Amino acid sequence: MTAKSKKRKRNEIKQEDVQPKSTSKNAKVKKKKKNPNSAEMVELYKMYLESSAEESELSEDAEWEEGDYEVDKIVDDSVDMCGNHRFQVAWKNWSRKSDGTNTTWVKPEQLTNADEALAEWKIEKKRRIIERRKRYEQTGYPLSLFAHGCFTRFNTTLEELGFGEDQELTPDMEFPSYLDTTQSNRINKVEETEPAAIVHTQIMGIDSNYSKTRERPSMSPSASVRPAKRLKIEKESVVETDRTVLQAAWDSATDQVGAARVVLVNEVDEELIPQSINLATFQYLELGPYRYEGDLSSDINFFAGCTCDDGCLDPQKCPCQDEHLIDLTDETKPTGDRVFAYDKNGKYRLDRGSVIECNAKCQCDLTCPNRVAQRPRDVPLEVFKTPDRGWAVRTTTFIEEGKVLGVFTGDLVPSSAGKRDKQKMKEKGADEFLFELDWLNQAHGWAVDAKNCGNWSRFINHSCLPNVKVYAVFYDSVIDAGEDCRHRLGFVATRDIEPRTELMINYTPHSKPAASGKCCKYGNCIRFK
Ligand SMILES: C[S@@+](CC[C@H](N)C(=O)[O-])C[C@H]1O[C@@H](n2cnc3c(N)ncnc32)[C@H](O)[C@@H]1O
Repeated sequence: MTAKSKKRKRNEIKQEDVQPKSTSKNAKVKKKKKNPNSAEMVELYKMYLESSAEESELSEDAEWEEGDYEVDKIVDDSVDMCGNHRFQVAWKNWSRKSDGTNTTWVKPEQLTNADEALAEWKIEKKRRIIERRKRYEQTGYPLSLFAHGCFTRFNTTLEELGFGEDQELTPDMEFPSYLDTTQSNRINKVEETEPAAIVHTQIMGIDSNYSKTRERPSMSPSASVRPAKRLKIEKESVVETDRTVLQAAWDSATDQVGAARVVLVNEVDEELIPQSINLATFQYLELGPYRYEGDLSSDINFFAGCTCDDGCLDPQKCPCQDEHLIDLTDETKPTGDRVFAYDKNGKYRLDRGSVIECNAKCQCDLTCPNRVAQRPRDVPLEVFKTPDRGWAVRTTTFIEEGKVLGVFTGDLVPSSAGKRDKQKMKEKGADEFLFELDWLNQAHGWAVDAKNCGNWSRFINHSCLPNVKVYAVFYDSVIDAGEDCRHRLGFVATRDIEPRTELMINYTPHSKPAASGKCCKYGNCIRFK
């Protein structure tokens, strides 16, 4: 880290930036006699995050004096349940007189000229994640449970709630109640004697109960900040609504395959569930294979299959890579070298087209680096109501460019170019959830309809400036690469995506934008917002 990058000018991070504004309201959070409602909970939580009680003491101490402040390092980061991202920064040559601590929580925009500190933090964060994984392996829980969602979700949620990542996971620990998908008559007891923050969430659309008591680091510049008053929540029973029923079904379906949770959220109006969903008949299908009424077995002989004894680490030896002959440094010059479609962290190389993943004909297992789209999704998502384009999908965690998010699922039906019932196709909205499988062959025979069966991806809206794209991926459901090709559709992030950002794809990636006005048929396409 250079001195220059570390130097922080007084006008870059001002005292009022790192310190919450003082209001008498913040300082006085009255103990509630009844359970707070959602809106009250949001307010209380915000107050907790921005409590100013101790900050006035800080000002009196005049602990931030005129002068430059240098970032020593970033020691933590966190996204609270309101979606606010903050970094915990350790400062050089500054500490609190009161307790000797030298960190404050700052917003990303306040961290200017801190590229090196940020880069170092990124590496450190990755190191912690790897360490955490090792710890979890030692708990005796199968790694698959961690890798495939359950623990990831647990930690992500802790992070989102601002609890940090220092929770030790032990086999006998109490699981948060939201991992229990029964969704009914939950009892959340909060001991009044517990010393730390208590957050109960039935807020911001998180439609399950989660109560947790534990010591936690301050979210405020003052290390001693604590919620002004603890909340006493004795008992809560969840009223069964269409939403809780649908949520329970989705939870059960995602849990069954070890995928991260998809939460239904509506902060816009009273609609409980998307009107396109028939509660009685809709089937949530996270991974597939595609649903099909008839008998359509796939032909495994379509695949080469591999016998790699090095865990498929060398693309030159893995015959599944036959199709992948490009030079990643210059796409126009195929070298004949084989390269994996994914890097060693499972990130899709965005200059790639379709992908053949290792499969049932191969000797490797799900940990193979060439099996990515077929793994259960580990990114927690929300299906949320928008004011102007129906329901949509957003992430609750940071997503890195190249991250594979999951696959499209639904009913396998004849394509519009195939034998699809022409009359049915004319019905209004008949193609609303339809994805044509025409990647390799325009005279294709199949499409996937997610109207009555599907997953989170059926809610992805269109944008001419998308942050996600679709690629064809082969690992099952294939007869051949011609008319009977029934490949899978993988979703991949085409850039880094911040938490609470809507995920969007371009429905017609190969067509040119309209000359003027709207770029597509969707009036609310974000390109012109
Ligand atoms: C696959 S669905 C997406 C989920 C849908 N919004 C819902 O509420 O179920 C496709 C439909 O969403 C709507 N849609 C998608 N992108 C849109 C956009 N950018 N603006 C407005 N409506 C959009 C259109 O009605 C489209 O037919």
